[in-house]
Order: sequence, then C-alpha cells, then structure tokens
Amino acid sequence: MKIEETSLPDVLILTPARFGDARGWFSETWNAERMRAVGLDLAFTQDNHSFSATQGTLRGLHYQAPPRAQDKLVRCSRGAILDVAVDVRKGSPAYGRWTAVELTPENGRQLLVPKGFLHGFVTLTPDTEVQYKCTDTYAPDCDGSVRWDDPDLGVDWGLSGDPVLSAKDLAAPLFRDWVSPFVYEGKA
Ligand SMILES: Cc1cn([C@H]2C[C@H](O)[C@@H](COP(=O)(O)OP(=O)(O)O[C@H]3O[C@H](C)C(=O)[C@H](O)[C@H]3O)O2)c(=O)[nH]c1=O
Repeated sequence: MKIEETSLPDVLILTPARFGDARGWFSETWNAERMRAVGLDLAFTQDNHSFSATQGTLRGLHYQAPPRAQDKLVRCSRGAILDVAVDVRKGSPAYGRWTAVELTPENGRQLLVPKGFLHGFVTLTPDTEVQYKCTDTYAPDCDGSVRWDDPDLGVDWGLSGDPVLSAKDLAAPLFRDWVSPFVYEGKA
C-alpha cells in the first residue's frame, strides 16, 4: 500500500499494490493488520456504495457529528470523481482548508478522510460508482452538511455548469452560519 500525504496533513491517499498476471490483477483494498502496522488503526463497521447517473453529480459537503463521527476510506470503482475533504476541527492549523484528489478505478487511489473533516465528491463521468468504508454506522440524527459552494471555503470542484444536488445539499447552511462539532486533538 503506497501512502501519500495531501495538502491537508491528516488526509491521506492510500493506493494498494496490484498483483498482475495473464488474467488481470488482484489488489487488497484494505488489510487491517497491515495498516495497523503502519499506524492506521481503523475499525470499519459500514461499507457504502453509491451510484450517480449524471456527470456533475455532487454529494456533499457532509459529516456525521460526534459521538457518531466517521473516518472514511473512499474509492471509485466505476467512472471518476473529484473527492474533497475540508478540515473543520476547531483549533486546527488547517481549519477551513480543503484538499481535492481525483479517484478512478484506473489509478486505484483511495482517500482516507478522518473524523473532523467534511467530505464530498463530484462525478467526472456519467454512471459513476463510489464505494467507501466508515468507522461508525449511519446515525441520521448526527448527519449534517455545509454548502458545497460556500464562498469562505472556496472549494474548486472544476465544474463547468450547475451540479446535480439533493434537496438536502441545496438547503445546507453556509460555513459562517454553522458551528463545527469537531475539536482538533493533534494529528488524526
Ligand atoms: C449516508 C447514508 C444514507 N442512507 C440513506 C438515507 C437516504 O435515504 C439515502 C441517501 O442518503 P444521502 O442523500 O445522505 O446520500 P449521499 O448524499 O450520498 O450522502 C453521503 O455522501 C457523502 C459523500 C458522504 O460522505 C456521506 O457518507 C453521506 O452523507 O440513503 C443510509 O441508509 N445510510 C447511510 O449511511
């Protein structure tokens, strides 16, 4: 597993090795024992899979608040996405800063988005599928979001037109009107 930093110190890119042969290739997309050995001790309890038919579908910026906060390991198994994480841990030196990484089945990249970060993605092709592991199960009462196009965050989604959004995302609050439930406790 290749582990790379992004422009946000605690958001990592994990790219599993691919073992090729005449049939194609095999890859371990997650191995808890190997990851614990390099200091990534994550107990995933839920796997998610979403399909977005239209290019330019934007899901985000979302979080699940404590005590049900989730670390997420995100990968794209069909199509392509620009995956975005925003540090919203009060007291973090990177508070309000974002990073974006292109995930495709071809590049095999997975984005590790820790607790305390907003998460969202925009699809770069039609018929895109995203699969991600979470370290807590779904808790609707703790589910929250912030505007994808918030002017203070200034995320560059690379969009050429209006995105396809859910009603929930259309109604999300602005960053300045929102109080983060997360506190920075040093490196994730
Ligand atoms: C997140 C979730 C949703 N649902 C149900 C609730 C709704 O009936 C339906 C769609 O939910 P939602 O519109 O919140 O789905 P997304 O817009 O893809 O939300 C996700 O998108 C961003 C990228 C995330 O990181 C989060 O995992 C999550 O917020 O699935 C469940 O049953 N379980 C779940 O864990």
